[in-house]
Amino acid sequence: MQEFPADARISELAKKYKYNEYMVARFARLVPDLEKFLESMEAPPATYIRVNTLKIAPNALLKRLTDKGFTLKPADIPDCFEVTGEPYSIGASAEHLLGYFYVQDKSSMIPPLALAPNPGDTVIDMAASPGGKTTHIAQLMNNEGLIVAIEKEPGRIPSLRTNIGRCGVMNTAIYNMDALEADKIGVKADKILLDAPCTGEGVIARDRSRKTSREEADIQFCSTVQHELIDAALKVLKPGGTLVYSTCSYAPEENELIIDYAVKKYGLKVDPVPYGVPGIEKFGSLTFAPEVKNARRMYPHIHNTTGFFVARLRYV
Ligand SMILES: C[S@@+](CC[C@H](N)C(=O)[O-])C[C@H]1O[C@@H](n2cnc3c(N)ncnc32)[C@H](O)[C@@H]1O
Repeated sequence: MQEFPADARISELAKKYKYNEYMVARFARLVPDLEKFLESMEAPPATYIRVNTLKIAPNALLKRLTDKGFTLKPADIPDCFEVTGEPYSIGASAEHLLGYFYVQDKSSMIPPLALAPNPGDTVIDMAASPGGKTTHIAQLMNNEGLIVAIEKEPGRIPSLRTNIGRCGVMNTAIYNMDALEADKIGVKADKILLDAPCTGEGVIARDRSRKTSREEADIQFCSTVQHELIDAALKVLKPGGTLVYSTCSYAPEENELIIDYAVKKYGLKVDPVPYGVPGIEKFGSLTFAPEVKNARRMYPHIHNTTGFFVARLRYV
């Protein structure tokens, strides 16, 4: 866990935007244009929807929602619209209930796109609930092949099940278990998504309590679990397979350090992802393998979405 001193400017910004000082001191060393970044998180994040192409074509959904008074703007990724005006909450529309779309951050749609599953693949989603990415993967697979969706928390299984049902997903088996034991299922995967549990710094704009509710020790705790989940994933990934790792955290200990570990321990290759800005190469005393910069970061003030990290790894 890298710690940095807070100088007068950091203390002033932490006070102004009501953050724990350590967070701002760390952001100052990794985020471009710090004050714009902090300012951007004072406004609610943009709302995006992903069209569920298992049920409806994008133009047909656009017409239905526009007829009801919603205004939508195509986003710069497939099957995604930004909601720019809503007469009432779009999540309360009949189209949402019918599973025609999923309300989801744009950044959260990048990991399934980076995974690029094929219809006949076997995919393991190691941390699945509430199912935003599971349902996206199912639509990219045209409801074919097999998705093993693992979720550890019993209390988070109902929302996963509801979203899978609402979206008409038919190719997914839910396992309420610890993904650290994924090898006990007896399935080897062509592709794995590890959307890891993390400190969630990237969603501060939606949940302001995260400015002060997380301690430095939480980053260390998450980083340890994330290392263990990478080991668990490598036990069930077929040779030649693809592992996409993602978090909604900015902390390099939860991101580049994990990819660096996967590269050095397992010889995984890091493919470039065509979204976001490159992963960082250095953080305090940490220096990462050169290919780690092929991972991508997303920032609210640059990409108009919540903060995210994604890396596409190949098991050669
Ligand atoms: C970042 S959220 C996943 C979000 C989900 N991928 C989506 O797109 O909707 C992480 C999830 O992992 C679950 N989780 C945490 N540790 C786990 C473990 N060891 N095995 C399986 N699931 C775990 C958490 O309960 C949480 O639901």
